[in-house]
Amino acid sequence: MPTPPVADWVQIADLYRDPFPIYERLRAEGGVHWVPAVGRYLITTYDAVHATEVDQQTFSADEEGSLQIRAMGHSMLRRDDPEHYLERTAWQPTLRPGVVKRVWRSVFERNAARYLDEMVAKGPGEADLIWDFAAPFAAENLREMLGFHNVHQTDLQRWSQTLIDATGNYADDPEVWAKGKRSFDEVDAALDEMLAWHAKHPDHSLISQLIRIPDYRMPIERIRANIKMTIGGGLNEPRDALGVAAWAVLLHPEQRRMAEADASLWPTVFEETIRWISPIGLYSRQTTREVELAGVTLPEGARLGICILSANRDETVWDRPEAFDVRREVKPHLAFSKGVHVCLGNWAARSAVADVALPMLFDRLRGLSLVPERPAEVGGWVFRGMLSMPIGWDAVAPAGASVAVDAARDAAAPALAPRIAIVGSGPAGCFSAQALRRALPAAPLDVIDRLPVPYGLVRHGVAADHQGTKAVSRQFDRLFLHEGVRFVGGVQVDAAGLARLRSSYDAVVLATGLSADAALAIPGAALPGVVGAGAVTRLLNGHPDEADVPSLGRAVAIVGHGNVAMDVARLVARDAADFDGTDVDDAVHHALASDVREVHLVGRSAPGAARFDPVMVRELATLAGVEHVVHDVDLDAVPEGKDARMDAVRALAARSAAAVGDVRVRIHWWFAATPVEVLGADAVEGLRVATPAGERVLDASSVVTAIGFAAGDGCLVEPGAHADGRVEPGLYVAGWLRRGPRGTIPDQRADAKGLAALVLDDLSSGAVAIGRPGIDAFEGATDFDGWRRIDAAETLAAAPGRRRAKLRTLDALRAAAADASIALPEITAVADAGAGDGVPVTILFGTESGGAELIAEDLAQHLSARADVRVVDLADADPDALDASRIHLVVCSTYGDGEVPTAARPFHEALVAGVGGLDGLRYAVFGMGDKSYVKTYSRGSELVDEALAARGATRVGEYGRHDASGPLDVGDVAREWADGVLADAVAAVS
Ligand SMILES: Cc1cc2nc3c(=O)[nH]c(=O)nc-3n(C[C@H](O)[C@H](O)[C@H](O)COP(=O)(O)O)c2cc1C
Repeated sequence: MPTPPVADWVQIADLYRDPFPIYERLRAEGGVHWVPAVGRYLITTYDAVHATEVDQQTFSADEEGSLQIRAMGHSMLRRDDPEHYLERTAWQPTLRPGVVKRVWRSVFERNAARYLDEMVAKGPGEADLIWDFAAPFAAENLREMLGFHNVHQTDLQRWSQTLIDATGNYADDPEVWAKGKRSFDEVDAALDEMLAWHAKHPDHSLISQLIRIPDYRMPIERIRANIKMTIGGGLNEPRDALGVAAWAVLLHPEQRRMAEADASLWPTVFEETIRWISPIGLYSRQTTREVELAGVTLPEGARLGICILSANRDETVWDRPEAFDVRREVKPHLAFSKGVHVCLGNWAARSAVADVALPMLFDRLRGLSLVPERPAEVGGWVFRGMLSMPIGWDAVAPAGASVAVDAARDAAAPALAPRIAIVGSGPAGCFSAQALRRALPAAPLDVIDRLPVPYGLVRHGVAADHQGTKAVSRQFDRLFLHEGVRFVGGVQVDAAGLARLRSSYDAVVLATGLSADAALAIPGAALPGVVGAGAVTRLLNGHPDEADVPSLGRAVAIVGHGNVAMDVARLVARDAADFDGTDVDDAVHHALASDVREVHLVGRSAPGAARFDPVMVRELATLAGVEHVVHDVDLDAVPEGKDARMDAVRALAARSAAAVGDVRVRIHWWFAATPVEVLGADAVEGLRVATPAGERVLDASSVVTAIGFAAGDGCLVEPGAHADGRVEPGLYVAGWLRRGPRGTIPDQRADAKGLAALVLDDLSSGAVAIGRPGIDAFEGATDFDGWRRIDAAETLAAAPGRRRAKLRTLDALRAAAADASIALPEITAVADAGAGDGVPVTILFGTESGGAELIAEDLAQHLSARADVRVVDLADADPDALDASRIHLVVCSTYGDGEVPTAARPFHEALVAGVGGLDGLRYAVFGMGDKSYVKTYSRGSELVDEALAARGATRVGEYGRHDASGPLDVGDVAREWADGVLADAVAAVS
């Protein structure tokens, strides 16, 4: 491997002024350079930076001769585990998300109101947003969180700046050292005084917390160093994030209007801000051995500058990375770092800036603007932020209304009552209706579907044996039953229909999805016997379009390794007797799959890169009578626990003959295999595939293609052509039509918020006029009561052990919808059915930094009206004392390299050590993780799941997951998951 190239053209002054063009060139030239002006190797690409963050053994934080150690003492930021971990856990309790929410948020609100008033007193044109608001606000918050009751926020500002200056004193300026030393001594003196005070007057602050830790007394010099590090790093991050966010929003009026109209977008503004200009731009690491990184060799002991500002603008990760755009697809940025040093203050910064300061600022200062004659200045590369930001405003709204931005928005919104038609009642259509209802409470909304039944893929796409996922429809029921949204069923909208809707409604949202199976482009793909996975799931779900039921014959080859392929394999291989609690169409299942003995699952990627969710694979591994054969994979290539997908594949192969029982169906797994030709004269006789071991012919009587979805006949717009959701003012797209065939049901909820903001934006800017009449009566349409009759008829007709018997033809659906003799179920019963009434629930949480605990508490509150709920930390739980009369909801994060959180390890170990004893115990799992840990995403929760299952407990409902680096609110996802699980559990026993 070559040594890194030298970038002698890079100068510090240029980096300070504008590092981005320099970083762009460095990334283009490979991403690892020796930069003489800095005396370090600069690491600039996303992948290389990420690789350093997750490997502390090689890329040590404990840098020799570190200036930071000289300036502040040896803090946890310059230590590796286990020492780092010990100190980190001492800091953690004060900064946990639950504590931020319960304790600090009100402090942030008080401080924001105070410094906003002080800034306002300076007057428009005189005030500087950074120095009159952001800096004192951040400093006062930090002072209170630390518990420095003996100093002023200006002391914190001075200490922070001088300690940071000393940390970056590469020029060895004696004056900088002297100022730093003065602050060093001042902090120590103030700290000594406060340590004594807090011993007698404990409160929620960090200093109080440090004195209270039961089993660990941190040596005083470590407390001192870490407090200084917290002062150095904890102030400028929120200050600069707030300043840059305000600047970015003022420079982008359209995005500003969106956030002002919908306060729930401020967190997105915050995340995009710190991706766009990361406040902490660079930190150091040192290699502990010679190592290859991004195609070059770094020597042992190499000093590295990890360029976060650069990684977050990597063009291989983000489109137009230089643009500030809150509507962009969310990808995991590195502004808070990843790995063991992930910013402890991230919850506090998010809350202070995104939940409190930004909404308050824009809500109270009406007409907030930059001052053209005194332009704002931005600078820095180690830390980057606003150097100054003079502002003006037109008027000041009274304090008190300030935090209630939703109320302010709602107060403005009733004036706007556009008529809106949403075409498509699947998840994208219904979530859009939900978001529009919230943003525009007075707007009449019509949701139109070509079928007399609502909910699209929830009814006809989600697998029949995954009823928990289908439970999301219950929240959609509420829209139609209680929130005045009209369901217009049985109306097909073609191009002429769309023109009519456009002239009758002020805004039209197309959410019709992608209904066709993407075609396999190989010879023979048109032979009878080649069917799409979408068609198979529609068939098994009783879709009226699918009249002919083919038999898949004795051997079926499924092309694709995504979750849809896993669904098809499971549905086909599952024994007919094993569908209790589902609404599968038994006759169709029999005709389709009863002859199947061999299934070939053919995917192009290796196991570690396959698209399936490992939990789906593990579910396949539990099917009775199904044997798995994994071909041509070296199962020992990756050690256990390092790659969740590989572990899942290994579990398939390791299944014992006793666990399988009498083999009814054999599933063959083919990885790194590309289909070449479907063989056969008049019908499918085989599938020729290219594998690393050469070409093979798989015996197949049918082929199911599960390689994605495409636009069906009559699609009204080109899918994916309108990425921001707007075709033109007044015409919008949502769901797969907007984003292409990617994203799950919860993703649609996040999209819908953006869509509602876009519509609101067009209405308030006048781009869309209000006043069209809508359409009162659609010819031949059915309504929501019609669906309720269909629902009642289907439920009544259900065979024993089945939830419903779906009506399969349009005529039958229409007849049931119009059948006045069918009594409508009680409205409340429909709205809240299956809410889990009466089933006692224990929520077990396993957490490292408090997120899972917060969600456990949120869930307890959410469920408290319907069930007796207890919340238990896995750290305090005994697996052998779990009460089988209660459902256990396990909410668990992942830590380390795909491990269970530290405090939950004894529980996990005790589970693994025991044998049996948990039969009859029902549990569900919600895994909290971060998808940027590609190989071990949410693995901690899976380990607990596997250990519970191995002891005989039964998992119920869907496997829930939340990706911390994704766009979805964890509370929303968790509540939806819990509702689904409980609905499932109740239905299963009733
Ligand atoms: C040091 C560290 C390691 C992590 N490792 C993983 C991992 O291997 N897989 C994963 O999905 N998430 C990983 N995460 C992300 C966390 O699981 C995620 O942020 C979660 O929301 C934290 O929840 P908690 O606050 O309850 O611990 C890691 C986080 C940290 C700080």
